[in-house]
Amino acid sequence: MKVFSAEQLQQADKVTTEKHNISSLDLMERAGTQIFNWLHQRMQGAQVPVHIFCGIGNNGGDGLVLGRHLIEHGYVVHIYIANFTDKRSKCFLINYDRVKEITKKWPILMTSEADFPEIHPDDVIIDAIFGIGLNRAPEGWVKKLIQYLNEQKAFRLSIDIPSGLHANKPVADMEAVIMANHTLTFQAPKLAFFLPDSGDFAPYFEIIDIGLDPEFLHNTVPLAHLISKQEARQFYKQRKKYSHKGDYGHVLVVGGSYGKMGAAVLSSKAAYRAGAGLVTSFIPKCGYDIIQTALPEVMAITDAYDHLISEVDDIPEVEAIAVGMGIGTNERTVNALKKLFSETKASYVIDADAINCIALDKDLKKLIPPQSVLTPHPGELKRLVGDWKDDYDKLEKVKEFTRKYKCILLIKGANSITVHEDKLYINTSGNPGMATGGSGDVLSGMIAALLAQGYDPLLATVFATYLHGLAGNIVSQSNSFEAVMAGDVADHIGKAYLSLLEPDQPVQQDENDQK
Ligand SMILES: NC(=O)C1=CN([C@@H]2O[C@H](COP(=O)(O)OP(=O)(O)OC[C@H]3O[C@@H](n4cnc5c(N)ncnc54)[C@H](OP(=O)(O)O)[C@@H]3O)[C@@H](O)[C@H]2O)[C@@H](O)CC1
Ligand SMILES: Nc1ncnc2c1ncn2[C@@H]1O[C@H](COP(=O)(O)OP(=O)(O)O)[C@@H](O)[C@H]1O
Ligand SMILES: [K+]
Repeated sequence: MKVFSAEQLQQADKVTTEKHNISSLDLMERAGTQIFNWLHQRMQGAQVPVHIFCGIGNNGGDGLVLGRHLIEHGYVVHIYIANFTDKRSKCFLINYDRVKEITKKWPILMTSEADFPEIHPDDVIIDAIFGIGLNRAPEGWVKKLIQYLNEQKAFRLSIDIPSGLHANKPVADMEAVIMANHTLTFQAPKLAFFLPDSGDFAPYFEIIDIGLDPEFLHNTVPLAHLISKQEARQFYKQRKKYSHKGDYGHVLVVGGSYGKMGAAVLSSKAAYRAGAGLVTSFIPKCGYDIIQTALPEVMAITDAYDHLISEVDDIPEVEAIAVGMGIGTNERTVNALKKLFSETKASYVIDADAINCIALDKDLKKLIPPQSVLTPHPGELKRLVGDWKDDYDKLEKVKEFTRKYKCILLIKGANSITVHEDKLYINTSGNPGMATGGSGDVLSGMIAALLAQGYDPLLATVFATYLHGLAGNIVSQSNSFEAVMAGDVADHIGKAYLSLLEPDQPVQQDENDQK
């Protein structure tokens, strides 16, 4: 699914009205009606007061359309207009009059804090104050209104976007954004929903298709691609009946140091579970018994040193190398990486301490093999590209880094984002249970396994990240978030593949339809 910018969506609105010969008013009617249908289906006529807070732009217009339909269907509706300027949009004004035509209870014009209504915890709040037309931080009593609504226990449903949030720009004032319980967003999700600074304002959202011109949406290069099961499924390459282990590639895991052998174990295990034909671990001497005992399927080669990696030597020819998990940043290890990068051709996944080594040593940075996949967590990323002002600045810095070093970089987190030059792929699987030691090690092994199986680096990163999150979701469903451990995630990669490929459940018919 594509994630468009506010400007692209405004353009899509324009193209749709011109090409399909419908007016903006019709489009607003369509949008407001769909929001009504959503709410009506859930409320089923319940006489719970619905408080609709409208701005004076088109987002407010959507709120007015919703209000009109709710009134016509006998709901208890209170409409408030946050009357912060006289510059009301045309479609807003027409819908304002339409509300007045059907009820004697006209919308309440709010001009100050004194107008804030009392709201019961069981009531419903509709937030239609600002949409994607927000162009500065809300101030004065409008900011106070947002804060007042956030203090209420009532359910907050935002139309299109929580008011105060920009679709694809940094939040101007964190204290002037609606904390939506749910957001019904038009046509496409907004980038702000997936970034750490702003994602909490829109933790749950649904997309309302308002029929914007499909050709325009198809031909427009989006800000980002959202990766859900539907997309991930298409990446999967089926195995051939007469294949053998040589067809699925050989992964070399270069990892571990004294006290951190688990990192190499987890990564190696995940590489096998994700389908690599062969896995060899290159480890310090102290790890030999550990890895051979933990994973009999894995071949082991040891360094000359006991506690750390000093030279990656005598290794077989491999398709993919995952390097860095638990290796530390000793100078000898930095030198080992320099030699490895310059002398051994393979597809690389560069993780954890290998990233820290690169951040420490400029010469090593220059040796990053082209098309490598780097998988930093936020701390490692900061060391690598420097600190950032906000999420958007971070994305720009990472894009620049991938251009300069011709690589792919995965920004790990709640919605991990794969970055390659100007392309962004936002992952949707995974859960907070995965914020646990070693889960990144599992991911590096998975990416390497897909590389070894012939997936190209970008696809391997995007696909492995989705599968990794899906495995984590499967574990957490039977285990709670708290109890998820990285080893469990590796053990459920198989279930993730099965879940990915199983047909979607047919939509349950409504009980009434079956009678
Ligand atoms: N176009 C279509 O066909 C469809 C559009 N749809 C809907 O339209 C929404 C976008 O509508 P929109 O462009 O009118 O902008 P919106 O978000 O309502 O607010 C802008 C108004 O607020 C003002 N303003 C801005 N920031 C401010 C601030 N901090 N503090 C105070 N004022 C501020 C700004 O005024 P100004 O900057 O001129 O002072 C302007 O008047 C979109 O999200 C979706 O819900 C759907 O109906 C589908 C069909
Ligand atoms: N809140 C979260 N929601 C979803 N996934 C998460 C969350 N926190 C962490 N993860 C995932 O868990 C993994 C953690 O990686 P990392 O921090 O490198 O772990 P480690 O270094 O312990 O192996 C990443 O893939 C990340 O995307
Ligand atoms: K809104």
